[in-house]
Amino acid sequence: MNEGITIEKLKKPFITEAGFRFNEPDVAYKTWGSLNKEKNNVILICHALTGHAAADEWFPGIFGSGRVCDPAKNFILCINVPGSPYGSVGPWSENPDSGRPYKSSFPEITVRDMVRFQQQLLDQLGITGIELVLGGSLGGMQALEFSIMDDRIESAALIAMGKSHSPWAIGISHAQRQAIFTDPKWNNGNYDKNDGPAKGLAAARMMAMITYRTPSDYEKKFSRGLQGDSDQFQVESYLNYQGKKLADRFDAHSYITLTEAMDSHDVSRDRGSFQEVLGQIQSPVKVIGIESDHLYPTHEQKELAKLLKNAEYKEIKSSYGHDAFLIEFEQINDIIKPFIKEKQTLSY
Ligand SMILES: N[C@@H](CCO)C(=O)O
Repeated sequence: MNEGITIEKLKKPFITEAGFRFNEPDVAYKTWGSLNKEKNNVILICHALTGHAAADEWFPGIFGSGRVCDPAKNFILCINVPGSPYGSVGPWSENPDSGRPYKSSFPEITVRDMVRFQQQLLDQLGITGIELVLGGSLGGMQALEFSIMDDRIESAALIAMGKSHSPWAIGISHAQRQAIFTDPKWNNGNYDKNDGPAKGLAAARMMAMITYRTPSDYEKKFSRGLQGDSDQFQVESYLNYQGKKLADRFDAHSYITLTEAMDSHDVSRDRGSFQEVLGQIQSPVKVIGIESDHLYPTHEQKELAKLLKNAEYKEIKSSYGHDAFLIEFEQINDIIKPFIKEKQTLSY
């Protein structure tokens, strides 16, 4: 995962919406291709909850010749969000005031903070234009906020999310956070980095994995089959495996910070009505739903596309559910690629 990742400091202080100040925080990012002279051939990929800057690892099918992200044509960039455990400033970064990790004192981060953090790096790199910003789930929320907050954005592809985080999605996040808090090793956030609430984090991931998939996907994969010679259902073994896998690579503080950031998502907050806010976006947008998504059902993307002035709704046909944005690459390319061409025809 660390291969090709750059970690540098933001040269200006990063101040969150709530007023917390980070002086020169670390920012981790990865790039592919070359920046043109005008510094405007940029495709910006925004990552989801447990993602990281190495987008070629979790979005592999959209990279390459003839695909959305062709490094021979574009300068492609993915920036790790603050609060994540993957290189940008996060709960385990050193608090310069105490010389110790922030842990529970790491501040609230909103989706808008994630955008402003990335804007500071884009400014530092001298980026003048962003041909396309795209992302799924939390990545889509950032891409939508980018379309509102950054006039460098020329087009956007928003996958599997909506205009705000629904009570359904907030409820699911809340239940997951409770699983972490209930693990005695959470200890009010005072745990050692290598001895955290792994069981709580794994349980949170298991709940999440159910919302990322569908009954028919599980039926097809596992049926009521038992795991080997054991009396455990295959689906139980699968969820145990997925839970442990996340607990081994992620962190409970980050999980809480980033799920709360997702809950903050509401483009109308302190701005006016959804109609007013979304009606102001001039750039063309593809809003992409997944027909089997139970977490962010397609009515959310259809509604978003209607509220935007210059948007088209497209649907990924898949039985995988929400995680189809990490699986159905051919359809994602088919939907977004012609859009890039249309846009290029318009701009050049
Ligand atoms: N599966 C994705 C979250 C889906 O929104 C992740 O682990 O980041």
